[in-house]
Amino acid sequence: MKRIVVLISGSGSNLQALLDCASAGQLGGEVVAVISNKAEAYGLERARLAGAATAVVANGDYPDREAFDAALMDIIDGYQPDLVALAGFMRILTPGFVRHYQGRMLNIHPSLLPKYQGLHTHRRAIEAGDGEHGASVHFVTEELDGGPVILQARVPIFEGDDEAQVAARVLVQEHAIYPLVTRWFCEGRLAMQDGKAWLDGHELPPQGYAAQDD
Ligand SMILES: Nc1nc2c(c(=O)[nH]1)N[C@@H](CN(C=O)c1ccc(C(=O)N[C@@H](CCC(=O)O)C(=O)O)cc1)CN2
Ligand SMILES: NCC(=O)N[C@@H]1O[C@H](COP(=O)([O-])[O-])[C@@H](O)[C@H]1O
Repeated sequence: MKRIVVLISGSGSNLQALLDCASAGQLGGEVVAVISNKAEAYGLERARLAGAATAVVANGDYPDREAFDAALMDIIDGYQPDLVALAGFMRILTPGFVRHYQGRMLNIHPSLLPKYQGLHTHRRAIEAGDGEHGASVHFVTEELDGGPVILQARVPIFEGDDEAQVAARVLVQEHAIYPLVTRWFCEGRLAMQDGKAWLDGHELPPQGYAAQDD
């Protein structure tokens, strides 16, 4: 059974999707620990209810990014993870941290990468007048939200949508694609090599696979 450590900063609904998939025996791994940089993150309660270990490593307790990342790495490695899953984790990670976990660290990002790397993706898509938006699961690299994309899911943006409506529509898709990609990794089907994502020995296209509607 693969060991998964999940990093969060907030509500943890993507964490919950992973936990639910694991408890149904469908993830191919177990969430052994959930670590947050925010003590008030509700995702920590979700973890406790699911029986996972929890820890808080608050970035405000450290003088700089490197010290925070070193402390975070130390806690993570104590759980001996096969996979580190960022799930609404809101800190930019240093090159040293990323190199340590490269190839075994995933992120769920609320946009159709490479569009809208960074924050406030839904607002930016609405303001740009985009007709569609979505979510991407990618390997984490030093380049912020620039790692090879594995799987994307698309949603429409309707006239008059506000940020909350778009975010909710995207979140539904996030909860579907993140457990799927995590399972692919736990099953040994997914790898990162030469800066590309590979599934079942095949190089994925730049924007990964497109999730199909039900
Ligand atoms: N080196 C990398 N670090 C992180 C990546 C990555 O691909 N490479 N993915 C992000 C996740 N993320 C979007 O998906 C993201 C998280 C945080 C930020 C950001 O600007 N954070 C600010 C603080 C913001 C806040 O506290 O609200 C910061 O760290 O100064 C952008 C994108 C995770 N890290
Ligand atoms: N750049 C990172 C980022 O914006 N991540 C986004 O934060 C939300 C976390 O929700 P959750 O805590 O309920 O999973 C999710 O929409 C996730 O894609």
